[in-house]
Amino acid sequence: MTDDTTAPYVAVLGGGVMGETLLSALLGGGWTPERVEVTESAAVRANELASRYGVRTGASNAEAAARADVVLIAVKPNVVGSVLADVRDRLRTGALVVSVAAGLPLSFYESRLAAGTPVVRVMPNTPAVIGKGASAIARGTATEPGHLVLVERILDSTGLVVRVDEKDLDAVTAISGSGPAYAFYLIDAMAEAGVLLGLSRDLATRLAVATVEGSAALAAESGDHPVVLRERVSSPGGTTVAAVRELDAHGVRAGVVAAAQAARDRSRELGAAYSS
Ligand SMILES: NC(=O)C1=CN([C@@H]2O[C@H](COP(=O)(O)OP(=O)(O)OC[C@H]3O[C@@H](n4cnc5c(N)ncnc54)[C@H](O)[C@@H]3O)[C@@H](O)[C@H]2O)C=CC1
Ligand SMILES: O=C(O)[C@@H]1CCC=N1
Repeated sequence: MTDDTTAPYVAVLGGGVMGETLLSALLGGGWTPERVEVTESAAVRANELASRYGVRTGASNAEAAARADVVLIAVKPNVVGSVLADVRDRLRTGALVVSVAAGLPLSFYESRLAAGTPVVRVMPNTPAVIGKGASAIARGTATEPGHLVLVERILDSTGLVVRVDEKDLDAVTAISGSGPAYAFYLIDAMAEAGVLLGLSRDLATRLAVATVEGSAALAAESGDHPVVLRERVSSPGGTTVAAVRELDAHGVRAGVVAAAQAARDRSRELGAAYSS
């Protein structure tokens, strides 16, 4: 928990899905609404965030950056360049720049900001909004250990936070950044299957959600290998081995691997496309 009066002032630039997630993480981690502001180019969305969280949302990127100890960039990768142009001459000496944008390398930021600006990349995910997220952070060339500690403090209420080298961030994006979508895809498919088998949609969805939630919790709490946990469900000659044989026959495992590779490749593409 952060002491309100000493909390660094944070400007979140971009109030979309991830900007709101980070905002709620900050407020959940002890920041008061007076120590956080959000810039958001869509006026309706800016007003929505202001009324929901009681934070200031009307300033320009440059104005917000000028009073911030931490500038947290949460716009789409194709907009990051223009946001950096907005803020580069307004950043306070020593201000930390943190970005959640997929793909864009630290060198993209460092080459566009004053020499020596500390930059940290974060790859969070949406379950952060309920404190069940998984985030990886990677440091830039001018960051001190204290900067990583500060980012960890900002992310404290979001769930798991791990430090990685930047070279691993495309893979992290493919597994935990995009990963919630794979889990929701599975939940949706299980619920749909339940409806096909005659359950009501409401019941099928509740069973699917509880099953995925419970399985993830069991894997986390037991520490057992997923294969061991799967074997424990699989009675000899029973229903589960019949089901898993179909998953294999339909290439579900290969599909997950291909999906992650595609996400990794897309992360690289985004970085290359907007770095030029
Ligand atoms: N959604 C997710 O699960 C994750 C997203 N990210 C990253 O977070 C970033 C934002 O993604 P989302 O929140 O999903 O997108 P989003 O489209 O929901 O949010 C972006 C927001 O930025 C606003 N915006 C656009 N131009 C602006 C400007 N010049 N100044 C201020 N605000 C501006 C938009 O109106 C929008 O509300 C991306 O770079 C993405 O790679 C990273 C991890 C997970
Ligand atoms: O889809 C995206 O590009 C972002 C990055 C990871 C999750 N969402």
